[in-house]
Amino acid sequence: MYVKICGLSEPEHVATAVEAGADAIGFVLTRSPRRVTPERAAELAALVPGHVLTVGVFRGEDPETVREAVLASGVRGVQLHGKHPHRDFTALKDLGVRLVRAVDAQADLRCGAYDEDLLIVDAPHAGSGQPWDWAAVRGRPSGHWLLAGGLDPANVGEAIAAAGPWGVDVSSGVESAPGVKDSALIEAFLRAVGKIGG
Ligand SMILES: O=C(O)c1ccccc1N[C@@H]1O[C@H](COP(=O)(O)O)[C@@H](O)[C@H]1O
Repeated sequence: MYVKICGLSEPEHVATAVEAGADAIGFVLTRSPRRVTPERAAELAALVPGHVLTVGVFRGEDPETVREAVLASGVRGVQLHGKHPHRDFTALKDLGVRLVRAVDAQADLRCGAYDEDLLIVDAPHAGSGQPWDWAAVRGRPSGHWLLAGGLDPANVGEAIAAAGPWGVDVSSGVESAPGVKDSALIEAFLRAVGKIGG
């Protein structure tokens, strides 16, 4: 199970996620309680070993704005959330980063349909922490796709059983308050998906 922990802003939580086995770490570079500057993302990304993918999260920005933030932060992946057209992905191809398309269940759920490397199927309101009908997408997405939206250490097992994803993505469910990550919850989430024993 591939696991992305999103919305990190403190070195302590980056270290916890890496040590506990996260495959990808997200830095929110768009409007959000979790927003960090590209410069802060660069400081945090420098703490992440090469086998863990660093991802910048965007929603609605034009490709030039995304490009500048990627170059300033050094993230190795770009997550475009919401209704970005295919041409936005095409415009970023030459950056050589992993492209991640994050959409709700109403969208085209074929991974690669927009030339992306990874698909995230999320709740209608991204980053809200609200669970949704995960079972509704069972069997629909194809390829490498992550389930997101309202996951937490207590429900992620049920969510995986319901939707059958290739991986999972979490933000609110590993926080003690909006935008405040909690190391114990990050570890609990990674334990719940089998990344750490015990
Ligand atoms: O986390 C945010 O604040 C955010 C803002 C804008 C776009 C995407 C955002 N997060 C993404 O939302 C899901 C996780 O949601 P949840 O909080 O676990 O319910 C994940 O894909 C994040 O990358």
